[in-house]
Amino acid sequence: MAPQNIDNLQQSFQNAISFQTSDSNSINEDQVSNSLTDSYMDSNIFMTPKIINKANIKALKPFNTGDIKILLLENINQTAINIFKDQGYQVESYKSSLPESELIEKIKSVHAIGIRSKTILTSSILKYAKNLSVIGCFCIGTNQVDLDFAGKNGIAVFNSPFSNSRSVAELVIAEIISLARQLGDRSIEMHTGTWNKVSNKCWEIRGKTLGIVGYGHIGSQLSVLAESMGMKVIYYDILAIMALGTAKQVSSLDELLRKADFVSLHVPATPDTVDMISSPQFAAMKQGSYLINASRGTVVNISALINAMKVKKIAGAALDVYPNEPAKNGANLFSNSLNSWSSELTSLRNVILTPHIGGSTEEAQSAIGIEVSNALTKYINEGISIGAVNIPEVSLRSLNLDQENVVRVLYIHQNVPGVLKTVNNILSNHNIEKQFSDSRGGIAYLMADILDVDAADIAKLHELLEATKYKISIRLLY
Ligand SMILES: NC(=O)c1ccc[n+]([C@@H]2O[C@H](COP(=O)([O-])OP(=O)(O)OC[C@H]3O[C@@H](n4cnc5c(N)ncnc54)[C@H](O)[C@@H]3O)[C@@H](O)[C@H]2O)c1
Ligand SMILES: O=C(O)[C@H](O)COP(=O)(O)O
Repeated sequence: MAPQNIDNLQQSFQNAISFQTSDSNSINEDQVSNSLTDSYMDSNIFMTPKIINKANIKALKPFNTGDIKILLLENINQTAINIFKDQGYQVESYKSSLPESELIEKIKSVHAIGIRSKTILTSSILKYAKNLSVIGCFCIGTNQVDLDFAGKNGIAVFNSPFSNSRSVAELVIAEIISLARQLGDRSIEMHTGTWNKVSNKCWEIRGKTLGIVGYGHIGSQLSVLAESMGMKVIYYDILAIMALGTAKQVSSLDELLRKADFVSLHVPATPDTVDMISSPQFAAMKQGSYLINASRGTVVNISALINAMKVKKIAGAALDVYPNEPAKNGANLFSNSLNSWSSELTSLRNVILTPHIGGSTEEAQSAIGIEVSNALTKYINEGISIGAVNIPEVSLRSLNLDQENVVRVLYIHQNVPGVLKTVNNILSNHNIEKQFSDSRGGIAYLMADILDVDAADIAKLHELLEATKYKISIRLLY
């Protein structure tokens, strides 16, 4: 059969059917304004018209990707924008995060959102995200998202677990040397016209002990780099982790603090790591040692750091992260509404302050852009959730478009007994070509490709699945 001409195809797409399937059980719609006008916006069933010509089918997406709206905040890299645009998605992108009211307005209509560490997606914002299928954290940290609420509402969350690890480790190496040589102070003095050539309390790092708290992706990279410059490395982690090089794991934070000349923090933001380094820990540290925090601002108690530096227990500190960080460039970290301790901190000698730039290199941002946008695209187009941090990781080989009347069912549900039986009863009128199901805590995810489904069956299938008791969200791709 000759290929169908492009005009016909476009006309076919315009005729695509969309269903209203918003999840009224899980999102409080009373609090959501009803301003959406585009019927596609309420659709979580993606349909293409039936296209008979298989030569064309192969070149097509499983639904009209032009309907997908993606909001990108915080200057997400162009690599991601290009990948999304190549898919035909509608992309709206901003250099900074958005004020809460604006974010709420925008999040109501989008199917996917991309953020970095500044955009806080709490349940009180996500409850407005009626059409949201997926969140991409274009960074390592996911603590800025209410992962539990997102999962319970069928919103998958992805991140980039290691694409900026090397950049952070390199920054920390620079900071270790800068603190040891008081480079920040010397540079400030020169900028203000003062020549101050000193060697007093300036050190080589060779032979000094680096204590790494959190020996994950970043901590272990740092370990290798530090050893290559002649440092001894010890580390503390809640897990038993294989040492790289000649590094040694110690059994307690206290032991690490007592032994290290430089302490560098690389733990995630969790309830356990809040104020992990405070007055008792500074008391345990070696006289004249140094602290570096490029993890999360909640990990160090800044008032305690200020006190420890004032009494000269700590000889210097480098901070890249803060308890409250401004939402955009140009804002003042030191406004009282953000951080009350600022003037005291800035008046201290040998303190390096950077604006959360650990992962901010061209290499890291471009790699993160590619990695996370590809994960989101696979999830949107095929339902594949490999790499998701809050829902089960489920995958099937690509939808077999050589098969006629094939539909991929993406069914996220509460993880309670009997659901699979109910769903498979519904699917059992068709030939289930392949199926995969997994659970993660209270959430389960079933993916099935079923054959011999004609157009009328699809609407019925959707209606039956929609009526199941423990459903969280459904998407049908074909
Ligand atoms: N400054 C930046 O720009 C920047 C960039 C990337 C990552 N980060 C932050 O750095 C941190 C570490 O990132 P990562 O990729 O190495 O994470 P990771 O998950 O690979 O490693 C974290 C390690 O910390 C350990 N850990 C967790 N809780 C602990 C505790 N209470 N005590 C001791 N160890 C504990 C874990 O077992 C793990 O080995 C994260 O907070 C991340 O958000 C900051
Ligand atoms: O979690 C991360 O990867 C870092 O904190 C970097 O965050 P950013 O992308 O907002 O710079």
